[in-house]
Amino acid sequence: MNAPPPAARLSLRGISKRYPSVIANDAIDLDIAPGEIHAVLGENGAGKSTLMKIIYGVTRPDAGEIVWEGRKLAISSPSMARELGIGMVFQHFSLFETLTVAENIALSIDRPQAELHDEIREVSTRYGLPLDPARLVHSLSVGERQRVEIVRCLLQKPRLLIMDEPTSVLTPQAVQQLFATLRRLAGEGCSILYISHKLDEIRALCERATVLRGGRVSGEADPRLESNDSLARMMIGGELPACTLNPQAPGELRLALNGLSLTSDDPFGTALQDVSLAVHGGEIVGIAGISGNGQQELLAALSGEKKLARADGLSLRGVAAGKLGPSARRALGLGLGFVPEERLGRGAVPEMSLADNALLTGATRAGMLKGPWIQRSKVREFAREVIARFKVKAPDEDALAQSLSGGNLQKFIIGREVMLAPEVMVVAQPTWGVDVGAAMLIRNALIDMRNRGVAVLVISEELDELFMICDRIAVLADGRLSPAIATADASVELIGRWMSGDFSEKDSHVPA
Ligand SMILES: Nc1ncnc2c1ncn2[C@@H]1O[C@H](COP(=O)(O)OP(=O)(O)OP(=O)(O)O)[C@@H](O)[C@H]1O
Repeated sequence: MNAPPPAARLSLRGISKRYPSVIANDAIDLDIAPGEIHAVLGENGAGKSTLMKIIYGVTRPDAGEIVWEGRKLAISSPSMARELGIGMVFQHFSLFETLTVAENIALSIDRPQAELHDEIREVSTRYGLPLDPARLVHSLSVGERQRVEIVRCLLQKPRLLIMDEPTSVLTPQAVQQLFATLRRLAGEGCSILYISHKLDEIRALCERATVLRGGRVSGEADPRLESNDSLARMMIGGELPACTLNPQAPGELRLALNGLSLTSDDPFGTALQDVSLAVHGGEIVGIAGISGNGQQELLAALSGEKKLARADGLSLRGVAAGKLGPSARRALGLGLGFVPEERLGRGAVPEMSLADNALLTGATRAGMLKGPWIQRSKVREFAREVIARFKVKAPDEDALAQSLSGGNLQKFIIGREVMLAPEVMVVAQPTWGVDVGAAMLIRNALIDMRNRGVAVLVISEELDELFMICDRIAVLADGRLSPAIATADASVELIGRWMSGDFSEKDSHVPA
């Protein structure tokens, strides 16, 4: 006799949620069985986070039914969700830097510290997520911080774990480790809802996928039987745009780092050692490498947030700019466009409208000022153009930044810098958090800038991306920069070896 199919752990029926300008979820049905790893995918703004927040009790649906383990109920708060056995790991961590791992976990789990220490050790070892409960959070890498969040969930023995883009900040090794943990959890019967824009990962990890488009379910699939292209088609309802980099001769030197050495302000940061690099107009140079190898320090030096000991450590269009801060660089009109890694907080102010956010970095350019006066109409027009060109899903330029979905705000911030038409553009992790279609749009915008003669420097952890858009690639490993070689001469294997810090190979035929 065949065993009956397992009853759904969670069933959603007709879940709807309307915001003033958009129906974020429109009659969504979704079932997830015990032990199932289920992907939720869709374009930026398709309604994924809204749906997860409804399941976790952060947001109340306007209509629809939630059936949890056979019981129809309303999940009115995250604490109720946790009591039911639902855990959620958010994209943005909510840990206190000055507290230890155990103290942070104790904030949401009511248990004596000593007991908690033992339990954290036990659970983290069992699931292959090693953690020292006594470590202060500020000394942890991003991957370790995420472990804290996961272990915090695991201590509550969840029967459904929701993960919202968990791998955007993880190294490839950490991703493999996370997947092993998730498979093990699923093997023990825990259901997992997994949101990601990384189609390869979805195909490797998940056995079912629900695709959302414009707030509705547009399809279901077994991602293991699909290709990246077919999944992308289900998401965007058409073909994925391609991008091509036609060869062109580089122009004049625009950005130069000359033997830059720099200590880190962060006690756990990485000092830069003798970094030299030249970026010319009309080329895209990529810096590969895993975050934590000096990327933050390099970005701080490029933006002017960290001033250099020597003015000529960094030059922009021939001007020694190492001792200038960000506003001095702007005032001198050095033509630097800059997109930081931490876009929320540094790149945009959530409580302000998109128009006001455009004004933040655009004030002195794009004709937004007339003498000391802000030209409101110009600001709004500029913000409208960014929204249109970068297909930002927002009702209009008055929308508050915080009302946008994560990926749409990313598109707006990158679009704003691109449209300010800089002569040198530095962008970190250009496609973090954006969907596959938007990623191609952003890559094409960067290629378009390069074709128009802009010097573009891209810092990215995604090798595929760098191979797609860069004329030359260098690797930042442990604070040292490899030579920048022509992408045509680079291979994934070589770049991988360079990431370990050994730049000896192939050095000989590479121009200094
Ligand atoms: N608090 C809010 N106020 C107004 N609109 C909102 C709010 N939260 C979400 N929305 C809107 O609901 C829609 C769905 O957003 P949601 O965050 O669920 O998308 P998503 O699929 O998770 O996108 P992403 O991949 O970019 O994270 C978007 O159009 C968004 O602007």
